[in-house]
Amino acid sequence: MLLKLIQSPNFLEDIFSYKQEEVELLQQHYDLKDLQNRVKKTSPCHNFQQALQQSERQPSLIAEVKKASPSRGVIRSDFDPVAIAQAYQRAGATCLSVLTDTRFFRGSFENLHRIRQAVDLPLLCKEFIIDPIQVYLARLAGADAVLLIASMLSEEKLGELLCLIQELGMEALVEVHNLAELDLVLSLPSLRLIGINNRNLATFTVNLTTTQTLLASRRDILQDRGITTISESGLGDRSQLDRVVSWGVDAVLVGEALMKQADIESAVQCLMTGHC
Ligand SMILES: O=P(O)(O)OC[C@@H](O)[C@@H](O)c1c[nH]c2ccccc12
Repeated sequence: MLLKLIQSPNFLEDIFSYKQEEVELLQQHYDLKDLQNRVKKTSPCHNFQQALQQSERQPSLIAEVKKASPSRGVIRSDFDPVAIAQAYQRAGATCLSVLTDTRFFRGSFENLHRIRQAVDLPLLCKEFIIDPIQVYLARLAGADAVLLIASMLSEEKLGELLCLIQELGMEALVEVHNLAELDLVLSLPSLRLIGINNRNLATFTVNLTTTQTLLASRRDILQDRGITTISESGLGDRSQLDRVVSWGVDAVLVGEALMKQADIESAVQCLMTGHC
């Protein structure tokens, strides 16, 4: 199955239609009113953006809990999500990103929920969000922020989901890959966090200069509006972090380079300090 996905020229379309089916099942399984009532009783979120802005690390680190991916297959077979999250916390990660998609990344909302009980860091729910029901489930599982991928959503849907996420006290990390997407998301007035994905989700090729080009094109407006910028994917050593910092990013999102290492804590130290 993984092979088929890698060869598919339309990975995002595959994901989108799969998520539509998944959302239909969720709608049959859960009562939206009940989810809304349960959300009202949850404790307040951690402030994801503030944590990224106030971190002493430069850049601040969103460390990802990721067992597998469509482009790499299984990245870590010895996968204990809670132990990994605790190791990230001990190593000084600023925030965590937790994959909840099961089909393509072998994650789960259950993992997010268990990690919420075990660590005190702000958590990003890494999901392909296309419908409000997923946002409620993310909040109930303990997410403080939720990913929205610009290329998967219409402008209208993006605005609607962003509003809902903020209404529920969470942040949206809105992910872009090119200038047209960046300009589109900049038209959303309440946007606070932008992720620039160095990986093209149609071809899986990674190019760090995606971050450089997009930041250089819209640096002033991003700064004026106090938007936090995050460089995502393909980052694996201190010299790469230095490059993206020199281009103006506030934070990095790193998964594979950390998940591949047996000792997670020393992998974070090595990445952040360059002393390996
Ligand atoms: O493992 P990497 O190359 O360090 O990448 C992490 C993260 O950026 C990547 O998992 C990611 C970025 N955007 C996504 C959207 C969906 C799923 C996964 C992702």
